[in-house]
Amino acid sequence: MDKILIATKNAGKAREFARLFAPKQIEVMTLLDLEDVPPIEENGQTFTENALIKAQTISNYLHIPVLADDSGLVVDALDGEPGIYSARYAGDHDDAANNRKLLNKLADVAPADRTAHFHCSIVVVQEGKEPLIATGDAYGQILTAPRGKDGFGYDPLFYYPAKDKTFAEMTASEKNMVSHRGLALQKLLQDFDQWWQ
Ligand SMILES: O=c1nc[nH]c2c1ncn2[C@H]1C[C@H](O)[C@@H](COP(=O)(O)OP(=O)(O)OP(=O)(O)O)O1
Ligand SMILES: [Mg+2]
Repeated sequence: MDKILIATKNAGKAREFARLFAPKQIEVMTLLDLEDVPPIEENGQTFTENALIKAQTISNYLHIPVLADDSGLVVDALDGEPGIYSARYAGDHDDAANNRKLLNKLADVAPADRTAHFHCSIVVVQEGKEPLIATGDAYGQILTAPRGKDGFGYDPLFYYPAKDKTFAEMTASEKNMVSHRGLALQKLLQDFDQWWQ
């Protein structure tokens, strides 16, 4: 196999997956490369349910194997918000508005209580097969102001203590080594070859 379709419209995820699959000589295509894409309703109750909805919607339409990622930021002081609603927390896919809302909600929360983690559920589906599912989590803290220019989404607010950097201050490969997405994909790939046969 030399190509995989990823059921995402998120250019940040697409870049990360392209880099993650490059060593395996697998080319990544996404919904950004397709003309007609059926609507995807992310109405699941969990990250994994939503990833399955995305992958199955596209796999049923194109009849090819499809990978999907559903991910988000889980903030302890906010009882797990924004969680599965991370992309539509303030404005629909408006990263700046989502980040502002997060900072406002945490305005009175002390640094020690600003713990959070990113979660990622990745699934691969193919008609006639049980889906392959893997998850990853990255633990850190929410800063009081953004730092760094790289990455996407909540990256500038997510401080990763072990590297003393926000995700937006890391290079793409540094982030992939420790991120929820990188970890989930590493796990998925351990079982992938056997599943694929
Ligand atoms: O590494 C990350 N660094 C920063 N932010 C992140 C990350 N990973 C997920 N996030 C945030 C972005 C978005 O607000 C939400 C994902 O929502 P999610 O529905 O999975 O993705 P999406 O709608 O952007 O694209 P799509 O559904 O087409 O894959 O969590
Ligand atoms: Mg989405």
